[in-house]
Amino acid sequence: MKVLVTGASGQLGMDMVAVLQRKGHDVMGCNRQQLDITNLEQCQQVVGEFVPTVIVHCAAYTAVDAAESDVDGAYLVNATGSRNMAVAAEAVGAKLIYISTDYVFDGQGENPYYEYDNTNPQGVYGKSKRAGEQLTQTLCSRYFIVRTSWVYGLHGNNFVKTMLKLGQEKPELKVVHDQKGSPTYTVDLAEFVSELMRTEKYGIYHASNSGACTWYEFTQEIFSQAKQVLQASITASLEPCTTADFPRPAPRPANSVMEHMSIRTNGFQDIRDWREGLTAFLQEYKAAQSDTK
Ligand SMILES: NC(=O)C1=CN([C@@H]2O[C@H](COP(=O)(O)OP(=O)(O)OC[C@H]3O[C@@H](n4cnc5c(N)ncnc54)[C@H](O)[C@@H]3O)[C@@H](O)[C@H]2O)C=CC1
Repeated sequence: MKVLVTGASGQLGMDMVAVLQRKGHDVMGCNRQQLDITNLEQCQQVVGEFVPTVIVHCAAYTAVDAAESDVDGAYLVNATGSRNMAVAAEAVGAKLIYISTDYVFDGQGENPYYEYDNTNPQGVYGKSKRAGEQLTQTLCSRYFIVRTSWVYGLHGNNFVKTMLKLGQEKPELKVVHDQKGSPTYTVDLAEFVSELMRTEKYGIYHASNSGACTWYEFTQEIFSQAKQVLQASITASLEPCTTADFPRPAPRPANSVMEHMSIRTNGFQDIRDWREGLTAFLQEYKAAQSDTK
């Protein structure tokens, strides 16, 4: 298949391109210089020339805290930019996979969120991503909305890499224990997207690694696996703390666990448990470290 990936130099975009290429697809990965999604004419031109069967739209304004004081900037990329991709996709009849977020929910509920539950984003980032979802749904007939959460991979900065570093440097670490969600390994998400895009099973999907934990529990597991897989010398002792201990400009959902109902009801294999995803990531991380030595 001919697949165009936006945001191809981002954390998810890089692994999306790699996984799709490995599966034999003809992939055009576009970074911001090659395709600025806020420029409608450029979107139409690039998509019109390549004529992809599928567009995997990973580009986004992802600076959650900065978005609170840069409302226009966040909406320009996440809403208007996504509108542009939807218009360009529709013009060539391409399927559009819009990568979205758990931040479309307020996180106040006790239970995991279903795909068709009411959204209620609290911060600018979540609101702008929800606007991107709505524009995608309105303007593109062949759409998949894929909401994911707590993403990490080999490329770029993320929670796992930060904890690996701090765990080996600090004597003690406080980590939030009152926010729960599902960590997601980029490669596992890309594998799922590669299955989804072959089908015409359009709609909204929640796609993270299976299972859930708090950030504190996630860190416990990172440290435990890092000792085994990386033979890392973890010096930090861990202490649970609350969200209130680390005030941030943007609100975080306390519960961002999502049901994978669409995955189940459409006959897809569920994405493996988050602990198994973490092991696979650490093995990839270890291999990448020994390559650079
Ligand atoms: N990182 C996370 O924990 C989560 C991410 N997501 C979503 O996953 C997707 C991928 O996120 P990441 O790879 O983690 O983020 P990232 O910040 O690493 O990558 C986003 C990419 O978009 C590009 N971009 C920004 N403005 C652009 C523009 N005007 N034109 C073209 N490209 C532009 C950036 O250059 C960057 O390479 C995003 O849609 C994000 O909202 C959803 C839930 C959690």
